[in-house]
Amino acid sequence: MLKVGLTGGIGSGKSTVSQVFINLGVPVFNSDMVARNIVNTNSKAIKKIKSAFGEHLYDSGELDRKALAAIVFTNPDALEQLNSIVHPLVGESFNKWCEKHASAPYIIKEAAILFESGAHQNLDRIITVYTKKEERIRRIMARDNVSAEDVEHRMNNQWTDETRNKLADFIIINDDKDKLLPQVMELHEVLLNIE
Ligand SMILES: CC(C)(COP(=O)(O)OP(=O)(O)OC[C@H]1O[C@@H](n2cnc3c(N)ncnc32)[C@H](O)[C@@H]1O)[C@@H](O)C(=O)NCCC(=O)NCCS
Ligand SMILES: Nc1ncnc2c1ncn2[C@@H]1O[C@H](COP(=O)(O)OP(=O)(O)OP(=O)(O)O)[C@@H](O)[C@H]1O
Repeated sequence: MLKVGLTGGIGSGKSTVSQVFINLGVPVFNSDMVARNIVNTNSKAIKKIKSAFGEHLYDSGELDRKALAAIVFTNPDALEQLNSIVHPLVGESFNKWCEKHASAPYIIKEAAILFESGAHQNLDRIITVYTKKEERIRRIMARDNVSAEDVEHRMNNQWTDETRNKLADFIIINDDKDKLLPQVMELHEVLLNIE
């Protein structure tokens, strides 16, 4: 089974592109969603997060994501520590998920930080979604009601578009929603025909 990575910086349109693949019947593993589940349900992860960043983060019974984001996205060491707690568990979950979808012609793993985390090494092809930085900031400010500074802090912890575009096998340009469908359809045919 061919394993394809789908990446792109914050707000590039990964989830929007994933939805098109899902509509085409392709199984998509959403790393952000799985990570979100892990930090609220995996007792080992919760214990480590509490001990690294403070018990108070779980005062409401669920992780205070805003408070943890404020800590890690302005402190690379703290982010590395969080990544080292969450990423191995996301990797395990992905491997199990792949077994369930072994009969699919190909599957997609969607992750914002596919290259940064090294996860691309276990994948056969990588797609990156490219949207200009200024436009990504505008989209996330509108979607999440956050400041440009908040978005930039996350961008500072991600590789640049230039690097992602250089390393990827395929680039989807997402400057116009109407142009996404034809690009994804074309790529779908290519991926179905890879031996
Ligand atoms: C710090 C947390 C709690 C903040 O939660 P929040 O709801 O605000 O953001 P969310 O998880 O929805 O992520 C939104 C976007 O932020 C960026 N982002 C998230 N985690 C990271 C990271 N470790 N490094 C760089 N960018 C990141 C991505 O572009 C992502 O799409 C959360 O992002 C987290 O637990 N991150 C660590 C786990 C991780 O790396 N998840 C992402 C893929 S596995
Ligand atoms: N071509 C487009 N034109 C206008 N808005 C778009 C376009 N593509 C995506 N959007 C919007 O931009 C926002 C970000 O898109 P999306 O959630 O797909 O990005 P993402 O890369 O998955 O983001 P994140 O990194 O935060 O998970 C969404 O509100 C989405 O509806």
